[in-house]
Amino acid sequence: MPFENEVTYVKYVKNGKEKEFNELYDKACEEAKKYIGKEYKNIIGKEVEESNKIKHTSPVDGKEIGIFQAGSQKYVDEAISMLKKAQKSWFKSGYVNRARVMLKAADLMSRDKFLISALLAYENGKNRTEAMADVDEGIDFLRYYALNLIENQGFVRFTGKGYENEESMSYMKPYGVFAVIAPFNFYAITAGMVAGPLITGNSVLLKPSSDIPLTSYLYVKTLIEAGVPSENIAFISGKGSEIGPYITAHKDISGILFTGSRDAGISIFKNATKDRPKVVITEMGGKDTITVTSKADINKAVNGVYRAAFGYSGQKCSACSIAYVEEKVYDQFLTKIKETTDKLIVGDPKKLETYMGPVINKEAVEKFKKYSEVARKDGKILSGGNVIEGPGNFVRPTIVTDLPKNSDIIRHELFLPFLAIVKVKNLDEAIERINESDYGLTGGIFTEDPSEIQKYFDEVEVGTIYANRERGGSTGAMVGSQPFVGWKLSGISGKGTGSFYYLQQFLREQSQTIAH
Ligand SMILES: NC(=O)c1ccc[n+]([C@@H]2O[C@H](COP(=O)([O-])OP(=O)(O)OC[C@H]3O[C@@H](n4cnc5c(N)ncnc54)[C@H](O)[C@@H]3O)[C@@H](O)[C@H]2O)c1
Ligand SMILES: N[C@@H](CCC=O)C(=O)O
Repeated sequence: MPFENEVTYVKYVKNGKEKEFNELYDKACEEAKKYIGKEYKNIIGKEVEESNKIKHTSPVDGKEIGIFQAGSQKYVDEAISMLKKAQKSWFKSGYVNRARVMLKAADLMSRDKFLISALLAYENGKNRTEAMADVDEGIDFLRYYALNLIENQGFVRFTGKGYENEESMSYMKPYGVFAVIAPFNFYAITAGMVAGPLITGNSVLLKPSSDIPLTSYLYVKTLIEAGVPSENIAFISGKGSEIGPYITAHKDISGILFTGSRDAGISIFKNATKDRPKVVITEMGGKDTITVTSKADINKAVNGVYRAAFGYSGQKCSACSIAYVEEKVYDQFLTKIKETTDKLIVGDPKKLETYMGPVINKEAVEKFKKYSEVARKDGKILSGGNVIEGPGNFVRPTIVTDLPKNSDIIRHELFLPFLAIVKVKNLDEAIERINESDYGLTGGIFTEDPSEIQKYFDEVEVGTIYANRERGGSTGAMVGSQPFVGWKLSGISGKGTGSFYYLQQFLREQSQTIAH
């Protein structure tokens, strides 16, 4: 079975069925209401209730989505003990079985994809096409990892005879129990992060982001429905800063897979390894750039930059937050991108016309206000810079120019719909500035000159790079064909999600020899 990306929306459009896509989505938004306003328990073989609760509200209108549990040390201990006990039998059920279960889970997610997309509008404010692409990516991760495991025969190899009377094998085995700590911005990231360690035979404790606990909860239910034994997967919601350190330092957690901000990643790395070494994989933030040279097709570049900067309100680790534009085309680029950005529609992500939904929470709105002030002080606002008053967390997509090199807007990840445009003399200067950054996650270049593309690819210290990608100049990696990986402070592993190297990170090699 060859791997194929789900790409739902594109397939509907290709088959002339865009109207049907929209009808199914609208129907799913109604169905999603059935899930709103309930209390959801933690899952550790059984459903458990904690005395402390978390109220989960929507970024769209501030209304309550549901009540979740604030996980306690007592139930974390119980969960880890259960996961540890059951881990070996899950591994021994065999790689074919584990892959089959994951493929079944992917099919169940595909069955429910309109509902999950609709729930994402309520939970993290994604518009319909972005939400569907997110769910598609989750499905893709499960299928890709299942096929990768099969293709590699569970990562077991005969390694031959060191001496005539010996037979040896390399046997890749799981570490034990992985804690997965996930960010708010992609359902797919939660799905893929759980799937990797799980399919390779580890048990997994998922601590979801407190901003998307509902779709994470439903994902765990789906895995169990597909055949993952309920003793091998636990769902413990709770505030990262409160229950997180207890989980990551736990002696029976053998590996941690984290995706999120740089500060949390670094603190988790230190905390997890303070008493003993552990596998700690921290995928962190980005300060992603797109370079536009004088040889670029400017219309293509404008589309590639605004989509990468403002898609999902700039809340992608891959979002373009700085455009380096060569001086010869700078003014032309500014005029065109301003014209496009001024027209972008911000509003309820469930509405068909909406391009940009809300930012995730009130703190993000406050951060937006703070950086709009910095933008006014340090540079010039070309578009946006204002909050849209209302019950939801809506802000205008914002472009800033004329910023000095040391401005906070240039140096820090904002994770907001904020784009800085910087004039550079030439490609060399752009590359120099890109490589000065602490981060190295994604990047793009627009130029019609192949030698410039080659130079950029050869010289930038960035993990995931694109040239002339109008659909998103630095965003939107496809599972299987574009492994998604960060360098430097963007990520520690140097192995991409959706890559053929990914699964081996959750396995340790055992060298087995029998002498006759
Ligand atoms: N490199 C990548 O592939 C990638 C992908 C997506 C997002 N990100 C990054 O994620 C960030 C946005 O996501 P976020 O706001 O959810 O990130 P975040 O760091 O605030 O939270 C991520 C997760 O860590 C938990 N957490 C926070 N502090 C913790 C601690 N001390 N111990 C244990 N757990 C803790 C949170 O509860 C959450 O589940 C951005 O910086 C973005 O660039 C990176
Ligand atoms: N994989 C996504 C980004 C995930 C980070 O937030 C992309 O390629 O745009």
